[in-house]
Amino acid sequence: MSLKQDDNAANIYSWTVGGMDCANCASKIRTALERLPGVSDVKVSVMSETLALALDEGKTARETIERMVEKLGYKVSARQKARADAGGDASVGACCGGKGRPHPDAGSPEPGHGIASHVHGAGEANASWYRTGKGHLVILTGLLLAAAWGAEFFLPGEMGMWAFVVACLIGVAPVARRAFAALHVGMPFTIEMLMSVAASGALFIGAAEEAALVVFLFAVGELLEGVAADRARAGIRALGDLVPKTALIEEKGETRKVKASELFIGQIVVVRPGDRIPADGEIVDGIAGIDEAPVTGESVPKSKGEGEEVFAGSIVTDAVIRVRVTRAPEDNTIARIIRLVEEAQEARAPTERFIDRFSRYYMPAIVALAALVAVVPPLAVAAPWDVWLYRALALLLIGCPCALVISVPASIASSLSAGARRGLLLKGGAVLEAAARVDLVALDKTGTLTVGRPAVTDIWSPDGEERRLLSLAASVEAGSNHPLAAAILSFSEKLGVSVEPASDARVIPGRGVEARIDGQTVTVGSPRHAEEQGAMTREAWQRTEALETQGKTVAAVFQANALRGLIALRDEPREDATVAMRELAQMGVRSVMLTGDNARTAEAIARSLSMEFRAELLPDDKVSAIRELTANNTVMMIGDGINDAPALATADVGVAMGSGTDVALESADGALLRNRVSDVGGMLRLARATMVNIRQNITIALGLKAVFLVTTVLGITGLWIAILADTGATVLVTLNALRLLGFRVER
Ligand SMILES: Nc1ncnc2c1ncn2[C@@H]1O[C@H](COP(=O)(O)OP(=O)(O)OP(=O)(O)O)[C@@H](O)[C@H]1O
Ligand SMILES: [Zn+2]
Repeated sequence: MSLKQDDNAANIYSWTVGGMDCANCASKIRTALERLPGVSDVKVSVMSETLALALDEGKTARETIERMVEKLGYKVSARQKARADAGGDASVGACCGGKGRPHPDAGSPEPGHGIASHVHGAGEANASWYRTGKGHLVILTGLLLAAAWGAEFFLPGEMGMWAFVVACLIGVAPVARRAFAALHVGMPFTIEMLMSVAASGALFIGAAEEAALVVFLFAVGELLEGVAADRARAGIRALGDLVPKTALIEEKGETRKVKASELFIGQIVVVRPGDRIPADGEIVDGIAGIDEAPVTGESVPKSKGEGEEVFAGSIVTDAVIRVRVTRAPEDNTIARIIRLVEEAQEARAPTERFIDRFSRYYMPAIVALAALVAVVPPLAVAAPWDVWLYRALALLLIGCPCALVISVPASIASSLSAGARRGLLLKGGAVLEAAARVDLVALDKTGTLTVGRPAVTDIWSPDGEERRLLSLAASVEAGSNHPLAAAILSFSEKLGVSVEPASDARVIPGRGVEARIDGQTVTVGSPRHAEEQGAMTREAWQRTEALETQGKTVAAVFQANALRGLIALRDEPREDATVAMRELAQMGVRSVMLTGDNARTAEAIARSLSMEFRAELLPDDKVSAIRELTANNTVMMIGDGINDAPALATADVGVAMGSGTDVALESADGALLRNRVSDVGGMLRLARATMVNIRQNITIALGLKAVFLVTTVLGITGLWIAILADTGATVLVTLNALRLLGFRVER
């Protein structure tokens, strides 16, 4: 990643930029700014309409940056204060560099900027088309063209022709100004330049009417591109609109309306039925159905009551609740999701980088071709100059790579926001591309394939003292937060077994726990561990095997090398696990269960789900298992993101599963927020659909260009068809990408 923090004088600044509608515009701005002294790490995002860069103000002033962007034809306004930490943003992205790092924005001094600036600072996104600069140009060139047609009709002879010349010159002036601004910063090949040359060339050979028409169509095309780009952005912006702008707080028995962006931790807000919750918090009063679809994509309302966690943006369906705010507006779950999606859109996909490189040669190549077309036939075979000059000018208009350049980012942006709205988060184009190639999914057992809440099913003590056994086990497990520990504790509580105080509790990773009770060390752990400590008997093994074959996990309780008994627990597979694994199989994807549990238990569960398994893995073994699997497959690993962080990082795509604060969103390449295994298939289908969409887009863009390249050289189509083909392709590509917004997770 490019940005190093060796340049201490540089601060990160960012702006909102209006009027960009294709990646071509973005690269124009990037190229221009990168040439300025003291400027580095320029990031321009068409989708979020932002510009960010590291700037040493001793070398270049902020105003210079703004003036430069305006000269190129875009609107610019400062977005947020300088941030001293320049390192973080560079880590966002696809590659492993950024994993596990907290986002530097957490604790930003500006409340709610993440959401607010996108909803309100949206350039011209919400303005009506005729009020934008592009709208003005369309109206102006349209009126001029109509006037010229009128003039041609009523005025005698040559004068009608001159009306078109005037219309064309006035219409092309603003375009030419942008072309020269770009030329000035060393970019001769821009669509504006091609346009200006083509229009003035057409005037030169006497095709004034067509020149005026081309200028008008160019303006219309730019407008349409802008509208299409706004539609693509709306998908992401809609997420931000899910958090209400105001909140009701209670003070001295009275309710008062305040801005949701100004809520602070500890405040109590009142939420009435039908309203959206304004902040992440904890219910302190009331029970209500909560529809969390806006945040997690899960549309079945959950009943939640006192002490339970709720997310900003969720809808309270049926009763009044009071919620204590537990997170500041700028780091609530939905704000984090939006931030992730935005950052994801800036992480460039490999295909996108390839297209960028390609289009860098494409435009000059077409210009060279146009030059040849203009000169070679007349010189070689004495063909008429005006015919070939005309064809060359039309060719110039085909040299605009707009549609091609936007083909990949438009699909990716649509796909990422479609996913985010359904609880499928993916952090960028590179992740999407990798996810589309996945042919093996590795899943953690506990909590991912199973419910994660094991329950005690059998107890055996060789001397018949079951209650004593349970009491010992519970005392030791009090020092562990393993799911098995929770199960043993709640079971003994249910039976009213006394729990003795234990000391020096110690977790033995992947094996069990031990603690001192009455001066003696007692261990609860896997039978294998008990065996290694010399505490297993023949009879205990026979019982263990029988229980494990039923898919139960056995915990052995022993003191020194004397076995005190066995406790069997069973963790049920999730309801949707069978369906989920079947869907993966149908998609031609292998599924492998990874577990620290013993092989017999693992086999019993894996068989019921018809999947492969690898068992008795210590925490490090999971990482090596993934590494082994990645040798021959593209592997997606699904885990909870907290215990499995290293394995997630090792897989080609690491996806955390869970909802809200219990998912480590930041540590994985993606997340399944609905907390359903069946969404794994949905995520893979979304990724595959995106790649298909990208391929369609590239085909549309290149295909149309190829067709009109040929028809132009052959003289079948002329200037105005060429410009129509260009903008038409851009609009088609964008519309095609927008189809992804309607993606369906359920089949
Ligand atoms: N607190 C505990 N009490 C009893 N047994 C334990 C405890 N912690 C670990 N074990 C034993 O060690 C084995 C491996 O534990 P580990 O935590 O690595 O895997 P797991 O979380 O149970 O399963 P998975 O890898 O599928 O999530 C468990 O199956 C269990 O037999
Ligand atoms: Zn463009």
